[in-house]
Amino acid sequence: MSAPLSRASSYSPSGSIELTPLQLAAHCGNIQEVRYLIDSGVELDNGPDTALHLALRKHHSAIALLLLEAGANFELKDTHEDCPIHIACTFGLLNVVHTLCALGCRLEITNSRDLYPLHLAAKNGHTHVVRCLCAAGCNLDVRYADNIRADITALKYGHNEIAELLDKLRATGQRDAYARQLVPTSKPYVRLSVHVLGHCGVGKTSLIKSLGAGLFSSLFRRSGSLQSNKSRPSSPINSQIEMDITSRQNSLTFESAATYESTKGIQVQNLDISNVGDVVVWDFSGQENYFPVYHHFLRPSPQTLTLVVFNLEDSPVVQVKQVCFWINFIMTREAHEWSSSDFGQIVLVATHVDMTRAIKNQHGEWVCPDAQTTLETVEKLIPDVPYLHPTVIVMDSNVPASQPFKHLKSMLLTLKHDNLEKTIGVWTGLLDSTLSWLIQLRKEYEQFPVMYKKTFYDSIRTNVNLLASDNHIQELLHQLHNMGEIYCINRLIVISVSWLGVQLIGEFLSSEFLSNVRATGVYTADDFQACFNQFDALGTLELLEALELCIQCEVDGEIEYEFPIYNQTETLSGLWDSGDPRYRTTGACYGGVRLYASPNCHHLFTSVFPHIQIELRRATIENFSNNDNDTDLYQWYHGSKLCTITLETLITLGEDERSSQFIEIKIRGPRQTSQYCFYFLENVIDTILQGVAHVCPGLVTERHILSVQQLRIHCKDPYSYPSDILCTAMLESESTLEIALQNTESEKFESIVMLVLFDDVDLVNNIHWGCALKVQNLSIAVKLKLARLLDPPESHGRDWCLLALRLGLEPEKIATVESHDSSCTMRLLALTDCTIGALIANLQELGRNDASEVVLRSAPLFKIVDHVTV
Ligand SMILES: Nc1nc2c(ncn2[C@@H]2O[C@H](COP(=O)(O)OP(=O)(O)OP(=O)(O)O)[C@@H](O)[C@H]2O)c(=O)[nH]1
Repeated sequence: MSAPLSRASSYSPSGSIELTPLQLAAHCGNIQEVRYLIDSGVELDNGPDTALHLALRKHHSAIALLLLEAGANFELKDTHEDCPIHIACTFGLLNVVHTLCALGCRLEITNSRDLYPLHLAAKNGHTHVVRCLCAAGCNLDVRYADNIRADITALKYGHNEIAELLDKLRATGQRDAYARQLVPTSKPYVRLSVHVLGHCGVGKTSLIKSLGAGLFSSLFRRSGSLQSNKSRPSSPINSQIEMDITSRQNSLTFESAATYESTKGIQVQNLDISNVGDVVVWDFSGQENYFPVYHHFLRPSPQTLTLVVFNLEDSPVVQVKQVCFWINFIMTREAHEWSSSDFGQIVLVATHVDMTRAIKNQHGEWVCPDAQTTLETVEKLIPDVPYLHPTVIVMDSNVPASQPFKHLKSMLLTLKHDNLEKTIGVWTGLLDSTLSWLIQLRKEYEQFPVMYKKTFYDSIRTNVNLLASDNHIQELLHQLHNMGEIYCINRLIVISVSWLGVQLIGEFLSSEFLSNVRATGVYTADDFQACFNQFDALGTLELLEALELCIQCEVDGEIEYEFPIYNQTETLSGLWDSGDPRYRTTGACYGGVRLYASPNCHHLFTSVFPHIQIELRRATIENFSNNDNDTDLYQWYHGSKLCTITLETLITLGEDERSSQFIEIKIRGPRQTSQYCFYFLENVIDTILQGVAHVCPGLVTERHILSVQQLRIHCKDPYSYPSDILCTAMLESESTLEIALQNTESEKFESIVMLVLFDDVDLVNNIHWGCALKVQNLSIAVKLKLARLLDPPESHGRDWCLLALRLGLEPEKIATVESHDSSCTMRLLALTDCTIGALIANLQELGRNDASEVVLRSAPLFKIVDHVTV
């Protein structure tokens, strides 16, 4: 804070009147000074040109708002006979006009030239201000000197849009109704969502049908279910033996059985559930080809109940693996900012109980300890799932009126009540009218229900409310998006979410579609139109691009669209030729890493890899080719190769002997390219991690280092040094540079300089080793994971609080960390000054090996000090 100006240092804009420090600070736009003076209790309204007038004349809106909030008088006239409203309308300072109107400022008041605020805004072409004045109830017919109304003034100065607006308001006589529509009401706005996820054929669609069935239709559903079942309950022993030989035993196959109609894409429907009301239900197909778009729809919300469905006919191992997959899938797709109030509950639902030997108790509930065992095993494997419901709902999904469905409905009712109060004051008449108008609009846009945001804004004003400001419409879009009525993405608005889920995603990612696309996955707009002539190619391509399913690239002056998701080109032989003379010489540089997901997080990279390929393409267009280096990118199914004149980088999706997926990045360059290789590899890894974070912001990744010796001799499956081994070695060693690790396959040792720095000791000056970095350098996903582990109170107190004490935080600071609505661990990690190494040591001493493991595995190995782009 700068020192307050003394009264002696006065200044006068007109040269005649001496200004007070507040007037001076307001005139000069010094907001800190203004705040300081207001807090010191200075007189606000010294005039005649008050601080408010002076700030407005210089367009310092933020200062004007500060003064208004502090209680400055807004009805005073200045030396030019202008009130603050006149100045704000002249300059189009919308926020100030809005605040003045909200404060009840007089609008029927003229300035020295007999102009009203409405005339001033009209004359200067400030349409938004005119709307605001009209919404605040100003008189549309006020006339100035020569009997001239504001619409005539607008015409005179060429602002036809304003003239038209004023004309329409007058002609329709709807002005007051429009204005009332913009005022928030006390009607609560709760539109619950249910997300239903699970493998193919587990019973998601059946469950949704039963949830929405009335009493009458439920009779038909039950008989339907009996017909659809091929077999009846078998003994547990039989079923175990049977299951051991079924294909479903391989837990993570995502194929659907041909005996029922599998959901295409994402079915979104509105159900009116008795006692609960409107619920938007999202049926996410269990077919794997659709997974790459699910992250767009799985953001956490307190109004969402997520059901993870599994089939009790599957073996316990399969059940656990499937449930773990889905829970990880959901959790890794959570948004960056974490707040406990963002989440609804996750509930496990076990179906096909009628096909087991389970029985019902006297309340009509199925007694099925196996289902609970699955939940307990999952809780052990993933101990940090926020809001996982402690019991499993066990059901025959085809029997609607049964106890499990009553249970589910009562959960929805509780969720609704939990949310009711939070939403008071959000619902508006504008929302009501827009909902009715949307029904009409969807009919008009039946073929392709997608609009540009700009068109939507204009249409809202033309068809719903002439007075809606940009802020009103922005808020409206947010509400409609959250309600599942529309879907906003980039500059597009999809006005039918069910069309988006079924017709677009369900069609363009379906197996039938994928079997007919071009193997290269590359189309021009004309090719695309010719192949899929039922769609408007340009509109569809723009939407698919917004969904990050394709990227535009220019090839020889022609625009092409690359769809990594369609690319079915096989890996070519010779991509990593061991005979290439450039990389055979002594001193040629080799290096590489494998990125793994955290343990128990299987099979998540398949749906992420096409997004990584899009990111690699984008980087090739924008970054990699910047420094006179032509960079070529070749992409095929689950692989990419990036080549500069000298370097080669191979990026592939693979799976190790433990069935854990990894993304492998190998790089090689001729001798004396160590620095180039080092920086290029880091750039590529950054790009890949950006692609991962785009889809899975909550995914914790581990960086394992490939054996350089084995890369050099083109060993088919080189050993990779696990990240926790590298980190432990760094923690235990006195000098990081002297670390040498043993390759457990070849039994040879490799130095850290060789593994990480391409054997170039000079590079040490350009990095800081990981354990010495401050904890703030941990990735957001790692911090989130730690928060989930350490936030819940622990029986021996070995949680964030004890950690804070161990890290030397003073009790007063600890008190500031404590909070009920956001994560204490996150705040502790932001406050503490400790290093990653110290954090690991303290967690270990605290006996929290679960948390220390997370850091050991996923802490950065090093950070580049002076990042030189190559
Ligand atoms: N006996 C019995 N059959 C069920 C149950 N739930 C679903 N089914 C049957 O299992 C088959 C598949 O059910 P769906 O509900 O379509 O499966 P889904 O999970 O939506 O599958 P995808 O759409 O492929 O993701 C259908 O024939 C259902 O009738 C259940 O609880 N008991």
